[in-house]
Amino acid sequence: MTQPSASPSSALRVSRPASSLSGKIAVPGDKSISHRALMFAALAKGETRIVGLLEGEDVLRTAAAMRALGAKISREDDGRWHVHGCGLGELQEPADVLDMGNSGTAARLLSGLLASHGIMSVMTGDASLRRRPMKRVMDPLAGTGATFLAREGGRLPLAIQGNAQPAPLSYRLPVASAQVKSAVLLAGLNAEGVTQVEEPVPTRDHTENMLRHFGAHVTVDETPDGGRIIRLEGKPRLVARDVTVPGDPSSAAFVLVAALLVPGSDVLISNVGLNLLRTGLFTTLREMGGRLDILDERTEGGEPVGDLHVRASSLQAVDVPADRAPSMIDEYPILAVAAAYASGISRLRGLAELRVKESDRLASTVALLENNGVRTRIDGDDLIIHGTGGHIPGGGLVETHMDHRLAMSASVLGLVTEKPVDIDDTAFIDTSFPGYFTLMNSLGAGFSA
Ligand SMILES: O=C(O)C1=C[C@@H](OP(=O)(O)O)[C@@H](O)[C@H](O)C1
Ligand SMILES: C=C(OP(=O)(O)O)C(=O)O
Repeated sequence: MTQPSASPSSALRVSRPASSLSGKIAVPGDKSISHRALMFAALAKGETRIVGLLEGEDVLRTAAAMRALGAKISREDDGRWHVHGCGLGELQEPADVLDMGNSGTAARLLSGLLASHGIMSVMTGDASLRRRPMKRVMDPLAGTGATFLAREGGRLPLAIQGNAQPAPLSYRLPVASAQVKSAVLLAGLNAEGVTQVEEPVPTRDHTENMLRHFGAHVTVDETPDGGRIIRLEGKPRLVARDVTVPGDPSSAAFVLVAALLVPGSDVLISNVGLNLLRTGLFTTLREMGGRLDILDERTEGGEPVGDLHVRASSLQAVDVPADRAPSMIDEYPILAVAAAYASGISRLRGLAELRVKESDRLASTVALLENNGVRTRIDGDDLIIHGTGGHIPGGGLVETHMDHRLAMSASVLGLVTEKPVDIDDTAFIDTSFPGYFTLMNSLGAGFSA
């Protein structure tokens, strides 16, 4: 497996396309669901077949890690993945360091499994992941009886001595994070008794849904203040189950915003996941006046999916409430591009979590816009963007800091600026959206590598 890295060949200059974007495409599989499918299949007894798995670098890291822990994982020529699980409590000690590349989800979720098995492991990642906080999972997971040794500030590399008889955890999330919630629930799988997580604001619930699909008993209760309490009965009999992965709404977001902004565009994105805890961007773009219709809404593999019909629209500024952030946490850089193109001043509220993503996304999104002539301001945890009414000067260089979402956002920005936009490194797009440029070019984007 090759790790994406900055190289002159991954730099890109983007200019306005010759024509509008049009056509029908499908985006790759959902990243969150793909990680979980591999992990849960590796814990189940029997053979799981996965259709539509995201074959991006992040998910390939999870596949490699689960193999190193004893699961048998193969890819068939038809694109299906087969996983022979080792069974809950049966993960084997890995012979070498587990390298999770660029993926926070892989590192955080895997920590829960490693802490709750009687094995010693060491996990690392690339320079971006080694900067990201792991204390947020180490703190609750210490309650299992596992021990952790990390670098200063709780950064990778991280050594974990897991506990073969982990204690069940009861934890209230201090930040809205599906990764922390999932790490605690995954540790609870191998613990006797009930593991409980309380989240003040609901976050994506793919772990809860898929654990049920594999046979675990999970309950979810709403709290009076709009939060949720999730309870998992430990030591379930996890049985292999086939999984169908829907298209990733977080990847669809880039195609969607490009089609809204490039004049005259008309695009259909088929088979996109519509889990309500992931669709905050769709709500927001509609509030801005975006012409976005959902067609043929259906349920596939236990998740709601549908086709998105998008037409170029005249967008107005928006005020996005902080409690919407978990349902669109990865979509702020691309929303910021839409807000820069729109008319009026937008305020995106409650973005503290953006500071601990692949890059400091609050700072890198501000730089993306400012370097291309858009006025912005950070007020506490809010981002304020002065929309240009369709006249973004451009002409700037975007530094992507090993962040795939920044690179894709910059590429969409370049489609609508007056002068071309230079992007220092697009290689990390492969972590979540392999084939991005080819797919966008099939709609008429005219990206030249
Ligand atoms: O659970 C998941 O699959 C994810 C949760 C989110 O992270 P946080 O839990 O840190 O908010 C999101 O940013 C990430 O891309 C995927
Ligand atoms: C934050 C992201 O992913 P992760 O935390 O898994 O690195 C993302 O994909 O935008």
